[in-house]
Parts: sequence; structure tokens; C-alpha cells
Amino acid sequence: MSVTTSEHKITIHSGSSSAEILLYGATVISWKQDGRQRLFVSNKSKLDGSKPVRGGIPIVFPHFGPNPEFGLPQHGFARNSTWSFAGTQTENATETTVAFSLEPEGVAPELKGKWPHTFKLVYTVTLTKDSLTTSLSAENTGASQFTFTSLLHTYFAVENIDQTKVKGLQGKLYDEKINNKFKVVEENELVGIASEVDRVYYNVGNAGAQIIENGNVTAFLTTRGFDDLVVWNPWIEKAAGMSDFQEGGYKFMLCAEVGQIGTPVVLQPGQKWVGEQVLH
Ligand SMILES: O=P(O)(O)OC[C@H]1O[C@H](O)[C@H](O)[C@@H](O)[C@@H]1O
Repeated sequence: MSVTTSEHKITIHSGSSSAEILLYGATVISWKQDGRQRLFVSNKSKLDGSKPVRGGIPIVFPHFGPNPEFGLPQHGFARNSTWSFAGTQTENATETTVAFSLEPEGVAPELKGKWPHTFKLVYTVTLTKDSLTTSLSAENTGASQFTFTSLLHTYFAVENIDQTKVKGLQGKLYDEKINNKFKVVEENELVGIASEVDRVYYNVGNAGAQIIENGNVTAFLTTRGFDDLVVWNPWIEKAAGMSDFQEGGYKFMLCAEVGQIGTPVVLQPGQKWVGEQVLH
């Protein structure tokens, strides 16, 4: 069986690869290729629906970062709400696709109604032997327009952050939140991480980025519909201040998060937007 459903989680297989998706947040919490875990999930992360998962691929919607306007928590409500399993879309020798949906009535009770819009989110996860594709669609099912930002907050598992680089960002403009530098041009072909990094790179484009470990490409991250890319590693002090971050875990993770941030999406009634990432 390539799709197994349980009360809280869907597990899918394709060839020697597997993935696990929690209904809570529709968060992908595991992606294994030939037994190797490709996603970082903190061993202190709550997986019981009491807090967004610290790892995997949390979904950020309808806003990236804090948003006092609607009194929603950081990164919105999608990662804090329990999604509905919308079934298996494809299940064949080469590919397995499962779908999840979230509408206003499914939003976590304490957050319900705070964002005053009517919408339908559908998230599909497609696994092949070589790749994991996650695709988010947002449809305006209400009578007035709305605006949102969104992001797939992927935590890649890396062997050693000191030997890890991100490629594909040279020449792109970024904002660095740590020291409030704005619209800086990335000079480096290979971007290394040696301290806390929290950057939004703008207009990275479909080619996305590559994760390089010890000089070898270990992951390609391509996208459609997401223009921007956040690169984040909390490093020692910030990680130590997070109750759900595993001790020393900053060494074994790198967030490379495709997003639509710089130019928010405006959806008129009846319109639909799709943002997708392919990891391979
Ligand atoms: O702690 P969280 O709410 O999950 O956010 C984790 C991180 O997400 C993104 O990468 C942001 O750019 C960071 O500023 C934030 O710290």
C-alpha cells in the first residue's frame, strides 16, 4: 500500500521513498529517500497539535511573520489548524499524490474568524522515488478581494551547517532581519552560514536554489508561483531561546523557504493562485 491513513497522519510511499504528513498544519514531517531523512524535525517539537511543528515543511498563510492587524499569530493560521484529508489523487508505480484542504470552518477555534475572508486552500504532496513536490492553491470563495503572503517553510536536514552552502542567490537583492540591512545585493555564488541568518531574497525565480554539502549538491529546490526565498538558521543563542528547538540542532538544519512575500498576492472573488515547490 503506498498510502496509509491514521487518525492524525498520512504516510505515503513511492519506490524506496516515503513521506509523512500530519493533518495538523498539513505539515510534512518526514521525507525519506533510501532510508535517509531529508527534513529536519526538532526532537523537542510538539507533534500533538498544540504548537506548530518545529521542522518539516510548515505552511505559512495568510501572512509571513507577525501580523498585528488581524491578531493572528506569527506566520498565520495554516500551520496551527487541522486540515482535512482530501484523498489520494494519484497512486501508481512512479508517483503518489495526496491532497489536503482547509476552509474557514477548519481554522483552529481560537483563530477562527480573525482573518475576515472566505477561502479554500488545497495542498497536494506528490512523492516520486527522486522528488517531493508540495503545491498550495488558494482560492477566493468569498465576495470581496483579499491579499495574502505565503511560504513553504522547509527545514532541510544537513550533515553539518559548517559545510553547507546555498547556491542560486548571486545577484539577488535581500533583506537581512538580523542587522536590519535592506536591499543588499548578494555577492556570493555560494552563501555559507556561520552565524544567525534570517534573510528574504527577492525574485529568486523558478530555478530556486540548491543546497550544497561538502561541495556536492544534495538538494535542488525549484518553484512555480513563489518568487522569493527565505534563508534562516537561528544559530546558537536564538535556538537556545526556543523551547522546542533541540539542543545543538542548529548545526543539522537549514531553512530554505520559498515564498510570495515581496509582492503579496491579491485575489478577486473566484480567483485562484497556486504556489509550488519541487525538492529533488
Ligand atoms: O519561530 P517561528 O514562528 O516558527 O519562525 C521561525 C522563523 O521563520 C522564518 O524563517 C522567519 O524569517 C524568521 O524570522 C523566524 O524566526
